[in-house]
Amino acid sequence: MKLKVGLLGGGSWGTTVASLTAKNAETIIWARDAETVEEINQKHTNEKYLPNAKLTPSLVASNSIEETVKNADVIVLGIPSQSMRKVLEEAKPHIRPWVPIINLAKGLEISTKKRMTQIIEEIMPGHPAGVLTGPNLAKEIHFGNAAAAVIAMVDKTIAEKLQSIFSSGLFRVYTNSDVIGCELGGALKNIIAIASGMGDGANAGDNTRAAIITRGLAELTRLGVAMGGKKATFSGLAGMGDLVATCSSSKSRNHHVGFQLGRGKSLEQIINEMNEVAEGVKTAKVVMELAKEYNVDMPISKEIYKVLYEGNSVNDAFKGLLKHEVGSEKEPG
Ligand SMILES: NC(=O)C1=CN([C@@H]2O[C@H](COP(=O)(O)OP(=O)(O)OC[C@H]3O[C@@H](n4cnc5c(N)ncnc54)[C@H](OP(=O)(O)O)[C@@H]3O)[C@@H](O)[C@H]2O)C=CC1
Ligand SMILES: O=C(CO)COP(=O)(O)O
Repeated sequence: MKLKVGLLGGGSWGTTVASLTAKNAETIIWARDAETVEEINQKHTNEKYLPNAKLTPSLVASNSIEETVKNADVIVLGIPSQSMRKVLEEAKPHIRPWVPIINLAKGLEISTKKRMTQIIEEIMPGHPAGVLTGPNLAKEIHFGNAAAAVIAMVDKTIAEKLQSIFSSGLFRVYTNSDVIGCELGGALKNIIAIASGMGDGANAGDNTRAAIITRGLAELTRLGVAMGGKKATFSGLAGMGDLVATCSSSKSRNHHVGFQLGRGKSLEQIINEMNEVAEGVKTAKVVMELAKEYNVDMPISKEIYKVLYEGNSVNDAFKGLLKHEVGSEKEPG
């Protein structure tokens, strides 16, 4: 018997993942926008978020959270991080007991500093919670480019069952039991992607980008390990893999935010001109608090925070980084 997937969130990644799972399982996607629902059902497209992409024809869209989740064997959450709690609370009364709940979002909740699977565990205790993450730019996956991802869950048996729901010939899904590390890798790399985009926008050059990626990996690993993630996870798809993809791609929204900052636009203007989420902008706030709480040095994230929220210029950020004490590559700093 085919498993049933209920996916909440009709943006670029939610729609992409729903289109993938629809190949392997009966899938219903919930979008709050009635026109998007109509378009997915009638034309098998979602032009607002995935221009020119054809979705799997068997994918069904719904305007009703209840209809989407009530018969689902697995729930997938493709809602931006700051709205995840609200949507999950709305879905809660309709979700069947003990079904696994998988997060797709790459961010941390500002008010609580929690990861998304922590929010799932808080609202839906007893439900196995996991995350699907990795270097997965939605707009590439849709056009048939090969990619690899990780499904991270504490329970390996459940992760292995779900692996086949998300996988296709061109989308290879590995399992990992380090939920904390995988989830933090995805959230923390977005700030580094803003930094990399900023360098690209300011024509800082390829060497600068490589330094940002490498030292960015060092600082996100420091915080990730302090918070309970496994060091090796940050060298894998959920860490280095995702960092390289987003830091070097103009398809990344976080890179785009940084790029436009590097070109001299204000954050307000950039956000007003975007119709998609760039999670790193909000995650930067949380990460500054976490860095302090865990006493971890995060020089790149700190400079990005100052550009986003304290009125520093892009030049200030680069000067700040150049002034940062140079230690041994193996040690903090
Ligand atoms: N795009 C990508 O390549 C990837 C994205 N991710 C992560 O996936 C998560 C979702 O991103 P993505 O799909 O790209 O985002 P998009 O910006 O493309 O779309 C956001 C979606 O969320 C909906 N939404 C926003 N706020 C609410 C709310 N309060 N209640 C219900 N629905 C809401 C929007 O609905 P509406 O249209 O009505 O505003 C839209 O459908 C993010 O955390 C992102 O980091 C992870 C991997 C890859
Ligand atoms: O996480 C992503 C790719 O893995 C998507 O990155 P952006 O949110 O920056 O587009």
